[in-house]
Amino acid sequence: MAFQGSFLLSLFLLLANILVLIELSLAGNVPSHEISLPFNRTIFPSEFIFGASSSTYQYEGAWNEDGKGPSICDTFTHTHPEKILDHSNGDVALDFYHRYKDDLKLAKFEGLDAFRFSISWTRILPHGKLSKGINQAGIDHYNSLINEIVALGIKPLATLFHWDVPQALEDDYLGFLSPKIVEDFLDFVEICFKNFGDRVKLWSTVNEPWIFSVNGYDSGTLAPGRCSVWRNNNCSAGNSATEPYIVSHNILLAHAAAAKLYRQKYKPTQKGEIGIILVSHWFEPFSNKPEDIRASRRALDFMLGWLLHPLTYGDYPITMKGLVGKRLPKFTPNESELVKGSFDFLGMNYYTSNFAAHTSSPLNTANVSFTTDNQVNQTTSRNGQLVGDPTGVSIFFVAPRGLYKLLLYIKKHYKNPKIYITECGMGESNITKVEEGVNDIQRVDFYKRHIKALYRAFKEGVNVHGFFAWSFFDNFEWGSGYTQRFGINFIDYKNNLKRYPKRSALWMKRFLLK
Ligand SMILES: N=C(CCCS[C@@H]1CC(=O)N(Cc2ccccc2)C1=O)N[C@@H]1O[C@H](CO[C@@H]2OC[C@@H](O)[C@H](O)[C@H]2O)[C@@H](O)[C@H](O)[C@H]1O
Repeated sequence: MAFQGSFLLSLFLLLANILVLIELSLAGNVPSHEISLPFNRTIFPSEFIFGASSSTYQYEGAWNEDGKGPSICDTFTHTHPEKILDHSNGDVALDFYHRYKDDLKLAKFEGLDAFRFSISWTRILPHGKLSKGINQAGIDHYNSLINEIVALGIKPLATLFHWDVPQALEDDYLGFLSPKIVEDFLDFVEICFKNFGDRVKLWSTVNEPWIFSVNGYDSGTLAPGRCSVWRNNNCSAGNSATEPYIVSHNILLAHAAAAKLYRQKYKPTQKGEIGIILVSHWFEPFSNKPEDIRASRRALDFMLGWLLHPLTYGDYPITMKGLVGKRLPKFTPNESELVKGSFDFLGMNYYTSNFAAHTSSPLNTANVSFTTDNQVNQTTSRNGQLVGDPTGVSIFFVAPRGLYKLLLYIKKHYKNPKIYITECGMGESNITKVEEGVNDIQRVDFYKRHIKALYRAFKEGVNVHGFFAWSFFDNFEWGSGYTQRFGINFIDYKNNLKRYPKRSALWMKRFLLK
């Protein structure tokens, strides 16, 4: 019986391993000989870090507590509730400002190596400017947060700007529309380097300039909500044809100045790394027609290259210069040198892929905007075939192969920079019941498939060093408010913001066992 038992057990284990091997090779498009069994973190180098990401406005709440000044996110949600699907805001959000100690214990329980958060500019400088005074309570808060993270043996990754411009600077000189912001941003980041740099060794200056510039200044769907009148998006002012380019240009200058300050004055003693976080879809040509193949490359130039080309080569992509013309700001020789190479690592956020087909710019030259400049029609289906499995967020489809191809593309065209995947995740919509929300089977599949795709890129020489889920918790999802859930942990908005691990968090915990 014992023999028979052990024989059956061995047979079962053999079959189980074969099944896992088949699943791995099919789901992640990874040749089976490349994946060692079992599929867990040990297939990556031991220094590879796995984490989860958050941001101040989407998590903290306490929007006006302890001396914090208003940001444009506060103003935008208070004055334009109609631009948020459920008319909500981040006044309370997840109350992370008060609950972070217990929340970080959950992160530790779930085995995270690192935790990404952002620092509120107006908690530190309520009026945006150093000359208007430092709020010590803000410094105290982030010292306490960072101490909790480090005490738990978790690495902090701090983002300095996740779209929350001080309202006072928006009032004074229209925020990132003015180069004046570079000096004020420098004052803010230096306070952070000085006070937190002994424990924070991973700094990202800006989260997703693309989203902030396009949604804030072309469509007007994100703070500060500027756009052209013809956009009919209830914008009080703006120019969708010029302002996105001015804002991204000033963001690059502010980022580069901050990187230079850190590298010259703080890095020698603090030994940390500074980077910037970009987002991009992967774009597949809609057809094999040369014009669509060129369109897929243009789409990447307008979403990734807009930022990464100056960061790598000191100037905008040639395709953008040709199509945008005089509306695209120019780098002076000094600015070009300042921006080129101004990062120790690149944070890459990946959510989905699109198909790209050529389309000519609108003949009506009055309705020119960033979005039409690239002459690309982006779709999520081609001849009836979806770009990936649908999710609860209508514009996002599960497309792990796109992550793999995007990383190979960056390796080939942008000098194989050191990369952390700083956001990757999927959302569901309109889930309110806890028992439904925690049973996130598709998110488990999403993370398995994307981590396998990441592994394949890593095995092919992509210089990737970490992976952060978006997001640790369900949170305030900008224009979608609290109707979309991206967390690996559930928030019960109807019961005192109670936290519940989802299946995906428990899968992550198992995957991260060393
Ligand atoms: N999603 C992105 C960029 C994806 C660009 S794809 C597409 C383009 C676009 O304008 N939007 C809407 C949007 C608007 C604002 C923020 C993010 C996304 C897209 O989702 N960024 C990260 O995504 C996370 C998830 O964003 C959600 O994506 C789906 C949207 O429906 C939802 O409003 C947004 O919060 C954010 O919470 C993080 O703060 C942000 O760093």
